[in-house]
This record gives sequence, structure tokens and C-alpha cells, in this order.
Amino acid sequence: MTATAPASVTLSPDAPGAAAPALRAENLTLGYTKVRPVVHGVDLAVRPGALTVLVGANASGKSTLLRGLARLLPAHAGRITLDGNPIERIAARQLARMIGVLPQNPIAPEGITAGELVARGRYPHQPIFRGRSSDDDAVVAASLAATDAASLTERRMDELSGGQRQRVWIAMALAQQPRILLLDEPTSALDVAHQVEVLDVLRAEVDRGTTVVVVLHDLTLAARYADELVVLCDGRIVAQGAASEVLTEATVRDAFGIDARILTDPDTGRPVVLPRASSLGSSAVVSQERMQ
Ligand SMILES: Nc1ncnc2c1ncn2[C@@H]1O[C@H](COP(=O)(O)OP(=O)(O)OP(=O)(O)O)[C@@H](O)[C@H]1O
Repeated sequence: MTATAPASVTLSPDAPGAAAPALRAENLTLGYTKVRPVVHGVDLAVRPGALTVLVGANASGKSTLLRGLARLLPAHAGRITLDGNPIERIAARQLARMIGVLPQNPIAPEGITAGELVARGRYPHQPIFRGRSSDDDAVVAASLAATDAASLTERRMDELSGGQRQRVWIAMALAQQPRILLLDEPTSALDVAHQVEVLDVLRAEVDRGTTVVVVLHDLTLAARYADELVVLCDGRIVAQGAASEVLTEATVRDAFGIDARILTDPDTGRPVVLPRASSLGSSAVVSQERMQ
């Protein structure tokens, strides 16, 4: 990727209701130093208007790939495009209306309240020198309600529990109303009821036409919600497709170093992963840890 951005490009309409733009990674190599790439030559055409779940063992490169897709990390090689346009050529403000990203461990400004934080999600939609409109306030309130965080509006972020904080951050991402939402382990701190609630909210976003890419560790929840499941191992995509095709015992063993029984949920037909015995010691997972 070139360091300096040439003239910015104009994309298709980014109003809610417009088709989500096509996000694509081609031969993408990413890393934090030039000498040790973390993501190696990945090709990924994110399905517009679908829910894609990225899974993989610790350090397999999920967050790095997500950061690359969000333009938070420059590519060492290859490229990322939105509707065919190189992502680095898109103006920052327009990109913020197109792509919303929730990193794994976001840091809130000191003393900020939950309501103030979620309102920041509206910045890309606000004309310069104009404050919040009543529409913005309505979106903020609806986003907080969607993640069961309305009662936290006046509370300071640094006084909330980990799960409460996470729900507020998800509300902020929703309030941004991007066409593509990238979320890194948004349910990691949530109790099971809130995990399902948040994933239902993401499903509803997809039903409205938003493209969602989410990193999850719970393979059964991933299988239940994914339209497309992508398995990463050592910075490469090793399986991709419908959960019922991708989540085989062999894939789970190779990618996660675990012997698991794969059952089928009789209600949904989706796979249910029952971990049995860890086979760490000879697995790909250990080879990753040795690379640290
Ligand atoms: N800021 C950074 N600087 C240097 N190396 C990093 C940085 N962030 C991640 N890495 C390294 O990149 C590799 C992939 O990390 P990444 O966070 O993408 O994995 P992950 O699949 O998201 O893992 P997890 O499931 O543990 O969150 C790891 O070896 C990690 O140590």
C-alpha cells in the first residue's frame, strides 16, 4: 500500500437502505514489522449484507485482519477495496460512514459518560460546526436500548462493569450506522443472555442490509449466527463457507488443537461443537505460540 493517499474517490450512496459496498481483501499481507508478517496473502471477499464470523485460535491473526480491513493497519502487500476502490483513496469522513469498527480493547476518554461516548458515533454524520440534532439523539437512545444499556446513559464509563462497558461500546458502533460493521470479540465480557442479545441485534442489522464481520471465540454461537464462517490459522484462511460445511472435526482439530464432537442442533440444523480433549502439544496452535 502506498503511504500517501491520492485524490479521494466517491463511492455509491452511503445512506441507510443503500446496498452495502463490497469489501474485499486481495493477496493481503499484514504485520507490525516488515520482517514478520502476521496475515499472509489473504484473499477475502466479504459477502455484502451478510454476517461473516471470523474464528481461529489465539494469535491466529483475527484482530490483525480486522484492523487491516478497517484501514487501521497498512498493508505490507496486496490491497483492500470497497466497491473496487482502493481503501486508502477514500476520504476519512466518508470511510467512517461506510465502515464502523469496534476494536478488542477500546479505551474511553477519562470521565466520559456512556451517553456521551455513544453520541461520538454520530460524528461522521454531523456537518462541521453543527451540533447534535434530535435525529442524532434518537439514534443514540435507540442504540443504547438495543444493547440493553439505556439505564447506563448517565453513568461514567470508568464506573461500569466490563460487560456493561462492552455493551456501551457496541451501542456506539451501532450509532455510527455504517454500511459495514467490523467487531472484534464484542461478546467476550458478556453473560450468555447478553451474548445472544447482542448477536440478535447484529442479525437484525444484517437483515436491514448492513454487512457485519465479527470475531468470536464460541464456535457454537459462531455457527448459529454466521452466514459465512471464516477460519484463520497462522494468519491464513484455512476454511470458509457455511458453518455446517466448515466446522468439521478435522478443521477444529487442525485450527484449534482440540478434539471435538460436532453435533447438529435439531432446531436450526447448525453445528454444535462439543470440545472433548485438548490436543495442544502437537497442534498448529502451539506452533503459533512458538512464533511469539
Ligand atoms: N500491536 C502489536 N504489535 C506487535 N505484534 C502484535 C500486535 N498485535 C498483535 N501482534 C501479534 O500478531 C499476532 C496475531 O495477533 P492477533 O491479535 O491478530 O491475533 P488474534 O487471532 O486476534 O488473537 P486472540 O484470539 O488472542 O485475540 C500475534 O503473534 C501477536 O503477538
